[in-house]
Amino acid sequence: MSKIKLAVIYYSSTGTNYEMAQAAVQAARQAGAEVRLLKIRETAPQEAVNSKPEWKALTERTQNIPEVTLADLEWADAYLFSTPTRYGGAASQTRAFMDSTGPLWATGKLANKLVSVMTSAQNPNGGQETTLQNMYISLMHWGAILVPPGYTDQSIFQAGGNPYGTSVTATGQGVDEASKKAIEHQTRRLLEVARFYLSGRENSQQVSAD
Ligand SMILES: Cc1cc2nc3c(=O)[nH]c(=O)nc-3n(C[C@H](O)[C@H](O)[C@H](O)COP(=O)(O)O)c2cc1C
Repeated sequence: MSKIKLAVIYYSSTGTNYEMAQAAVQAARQAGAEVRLLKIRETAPQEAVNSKPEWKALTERTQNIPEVTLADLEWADAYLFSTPTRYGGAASQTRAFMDSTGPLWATGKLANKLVSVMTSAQNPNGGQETTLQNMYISLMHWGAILVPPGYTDQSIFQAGGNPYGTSVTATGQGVDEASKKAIEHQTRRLLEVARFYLSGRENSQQVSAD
């Protein structure tokens, strides 16, 4: 079977989700996947970005990371999203990207992708679960195959126990080690389920061609 193609797609303004995405990329490459790290386009005005030093610095630091396109979504077998929680939902930049996928959705090209979602929020109970659930609802409209972590590994309990997806408490001090372990598990699980699905699909296509 060929390598699983994984798109790790994130939005971040102060670095938490960028770091979460990087941890996922590393785990996915170690697991043998072909990986693209992709950022969601900034929609905030430049004055807003410049007004917050961490935001401006991250924009500069990540300027070479490609912005996600519809072609990336078509290319990948699996997507891992990472988005900040804002007022209990995904950041508007993430929502704007989701809203731009209509042309691909209309041609059925978003169906049967394997998908998992992560988030961060300032507070331990700041709306992470609603963000993840809202993202999964939109992804169901794509016909995605949802791969939440559930309670499939000890690392999930140690990182706060959210079965919908890794949820980091954004402290401004970086992503804690327990969350990194949960991200690694979530990534490996997504790839494992993708492999089950894609090899089964390949086999059934082979049988029907025989
Ligand atoms: C407009 C706005 C709304 C936010 N709403 C919430 C919230 O409802 N709950 C919470 O815990 N944190 C909230 N936060 C904090 C963000 O979740 C936090 O900045 C984010 O997780 C950091 O991710 P990043 O470093 O990748 O940008 C909000 C931040 C902003 C700017």
